[in-house]
Amino acid sequence: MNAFSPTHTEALRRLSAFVPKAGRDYAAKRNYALGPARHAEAVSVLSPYVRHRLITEEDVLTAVLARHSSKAAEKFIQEVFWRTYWKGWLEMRPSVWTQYQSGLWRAWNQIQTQSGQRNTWEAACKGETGIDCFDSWAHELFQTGYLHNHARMWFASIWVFTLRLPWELGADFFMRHLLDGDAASNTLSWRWVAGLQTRGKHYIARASNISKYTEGQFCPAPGVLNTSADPLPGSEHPPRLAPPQSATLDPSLPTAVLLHEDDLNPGFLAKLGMNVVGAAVLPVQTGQSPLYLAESVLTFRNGAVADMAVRWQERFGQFEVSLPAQDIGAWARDRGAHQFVTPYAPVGPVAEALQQIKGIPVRQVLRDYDASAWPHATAGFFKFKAKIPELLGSMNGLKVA
Ligand SMILES: Cc1cc2nc3c(=O)[nH]c(=O)nc-3n(C[C@H](O)[C@H](O)[C@H](O)COP(=O)(O)OP(=O)(O)OC[C@H]3O[C@@H](n4cnc5c(N)ncnc54)[C@H](O)[C@@H]3O)c2cc1C
Repeated sequence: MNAFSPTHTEALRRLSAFVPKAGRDYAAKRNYALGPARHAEAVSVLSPYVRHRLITEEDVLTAVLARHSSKAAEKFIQEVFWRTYWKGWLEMRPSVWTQYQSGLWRAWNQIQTQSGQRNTWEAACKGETGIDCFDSWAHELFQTGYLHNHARMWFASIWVFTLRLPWELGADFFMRHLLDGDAASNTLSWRWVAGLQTRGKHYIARASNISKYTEGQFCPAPGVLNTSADPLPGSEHPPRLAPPQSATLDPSLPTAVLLHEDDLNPGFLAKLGMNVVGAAVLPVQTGQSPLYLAESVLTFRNGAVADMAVRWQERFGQFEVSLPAQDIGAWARDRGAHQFVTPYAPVGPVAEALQQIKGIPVRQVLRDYDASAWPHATAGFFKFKAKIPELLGSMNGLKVA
């Protein structure tokens, strides 16, 4: 696999290379995890770009549906909507994110005092457990910042049920090393593997499944994997809140545009006809873990922010990129701005950082795509999936066959 270059141009290159394979090829091959050199034969490898919206879900769906019917590309379309579903689900139950964060700190404190668990955790994080497949995926993650979906499922399952480590430490390990690390997709997928998301249903990694979908590259010996574990016990889901609304704003007010890593594509803001007096970038967030983000993740995010700031400067003026978050409000007021306008930041570290900006209102604008889809994440994906044709139909410029 080529290294992930953090540019819009690279995102488009990958998208156009993948589009011909997004139909029946994807449906047939998407479960095979054949190692970094072969991922792009079967899956799009677009997630780091979609995660930061160097390209959007709509861009991807539009390109795929220009080439395939919605029936032929059904599997791929559904996977893109998994991302949308997780986002909407967490938006309406934000305490699941805060519970994850407190669980993470609890688990972190626990391994300081329990040396047995600490040793297992260190071995898992270094890829030195002695379980070949697991160790290989840990190394692939360090080296590339990416793992195939099936490898993520097996890895998380082995972490939770064979190594018996707290799931929150595994989710944190992924968040520190994945270029696509995302509060909703990551937290909720780990919960799903552990049996906390679909209550009582967990994902057990089995040697036969690993062997089949790695084409024999790995086949854990009998007894290596714990295949008889019960789902983790957990509490009921919190009550569902109302879905978020886009800010109402007066575009004639002097406005500073604020770009952030959760949505680096401010083209939709340009259509609001704002009176722009300045533009700035929120620094990449680094404080969501007890440990450091991998250097490769920081490099990718900072590179992506820089690339998109240059790309949009013709429209919004030069972006101020070197301000610490606590100085951003004062900077905007000095520019004469009465408000910040920014793409909506979903539940996660950026949303938390936006709340820290003082002295100037921050108006978060929701994309139509998110506003139409998220409210449907009321229950499981099965129910959400039934809305996909309607959601595709409401997307601009799409002809759905
Ligand atoms: C334990 C675990 C942790 C995960 N953590 C993350 C994460 O932090 N960030 C993240 O973006 N995805 C996460 N995923 C989901 C999924 O594994 C990745 O999105 C996918 O592997 C990305 O590869 P791709 O771009 O080649 O996907 P493709 O198969 O080509 O799919 C296209 C796009 O659809 C979306 N997508 C596909 N599968 C899923 C899925 N199961 N859930 C949500 N979105 C999906 C992604 O945006 C992806 O780029 C996780 C899955 C598991 C099991």
